[in-house]
Amino acid sequence: MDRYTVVKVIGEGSFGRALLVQPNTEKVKWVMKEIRLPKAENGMKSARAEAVLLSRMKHQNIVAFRESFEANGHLYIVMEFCSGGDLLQRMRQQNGSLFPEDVILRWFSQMCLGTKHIHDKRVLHRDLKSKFEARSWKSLILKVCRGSYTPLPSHLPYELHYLIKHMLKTNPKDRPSVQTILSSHRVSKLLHKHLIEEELPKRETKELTEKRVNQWKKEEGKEVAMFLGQKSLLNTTTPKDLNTSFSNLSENQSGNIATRKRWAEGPSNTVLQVLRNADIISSGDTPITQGADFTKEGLKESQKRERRKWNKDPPERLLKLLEKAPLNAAFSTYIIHRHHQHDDDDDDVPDGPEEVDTDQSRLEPRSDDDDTDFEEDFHFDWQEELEKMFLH
Ligand SMILES: Nc1ncnc2c1ncn2[C@@H]1O[C@H](COP(=O)(O)OP(=O)(O)OP(=O)(O)O)[C@@H](O)[C@H]1O
Repeated sequence: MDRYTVVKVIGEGSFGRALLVQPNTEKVKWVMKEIRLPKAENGMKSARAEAVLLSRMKHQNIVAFRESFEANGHLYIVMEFCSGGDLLQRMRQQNGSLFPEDVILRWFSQMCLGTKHIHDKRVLHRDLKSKFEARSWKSLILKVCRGSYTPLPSHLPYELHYLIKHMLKTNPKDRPSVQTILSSHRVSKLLHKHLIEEELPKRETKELTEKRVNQWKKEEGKEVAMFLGQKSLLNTTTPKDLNTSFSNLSENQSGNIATRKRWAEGPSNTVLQVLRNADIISSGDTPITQGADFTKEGLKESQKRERRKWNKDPPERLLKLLEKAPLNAAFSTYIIHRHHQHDDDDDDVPDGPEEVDTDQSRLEPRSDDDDTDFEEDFHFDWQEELEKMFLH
């Protein structure tokens, strides 16, 4: 509380006051709702719930939350200051003259979008109103229960009359949802223009953000360039080298190259370090393991190793297998045991492949390379294993 200076009291609600405040370190003004914390546990819970719920809502048509805290038996919720006042204040300022239809539709669209955001988060507001009037509590309750209201001015479009009639139905089942109002209710075509105007700045901001994300930030670029320059570029080119190596280039081109750095011949130590510490996420034909040989010779040697290929077995054998195998066998994952090398253990291990699980991700489209996820460290006749299962 000490962090804020109270400028003035701007309103009073059923649960406490609304104060206009200014943080000691800022010029911007905020509203601080001061709610007396009831002694009963239940009342305390629902007061705190308001703060928690508001903190979860982030939408251009909902008052923004800043923070909440408790002090001296009160709950304080600090939120955005709506300098234009609330709807009731705006209605009073009209002194009985009507708002233009366009303004009504714009504000109503904003309210619907805010409400939709709340509903999307599975929250019911249950108190949307201006101060929706009666001489006493009793007559207010009767009005609400009967769904009686002063009819709309007749010049307003039929769709608005129709909307209000349905929104004030006493049985909630007969009322349109906010989603229906926005998308398929008779009134939605009147709201269309305002909805687009409301959504447009959001879309533009999103597009701008995406554009920015796809671009290098200047500072980031500099940092990366410096890192690479220090760690793995050697300044080895001399004008003498260039005369011989780039004699075909025009004067301009070779001039540029003379000032350029060249990659060192071997991979830089830093890159090797990163590779050594990196997780292996896919196994290729040359598995990278801790302590692998990253010297030039080691890398050359591993390149020489031949990539594993499919056996060139006669296709008839495969076709026969496919004809007999049940279709659902294609969608299962198998571990194929190498029993034939441990014939003595045959009693303990069941014959044939062991089904592990149906793997749904295998039904997703992916490249053929991803499908060959056999263990690489031993060779076995997998067709024979499958034949044992489906043909015998
Ligand atoms: N964020 C805000 N910006 C500007 N004025 C506000 C803000 N919050 C509240 N007010 C003003 O303070 C008054 C009291 O607000 P409060 O939220 O305590 O009660 P309420 O919701 O209007 O009424 P009730 O609690 O009875 O439902 C409001 O009617 C409004 O005039």
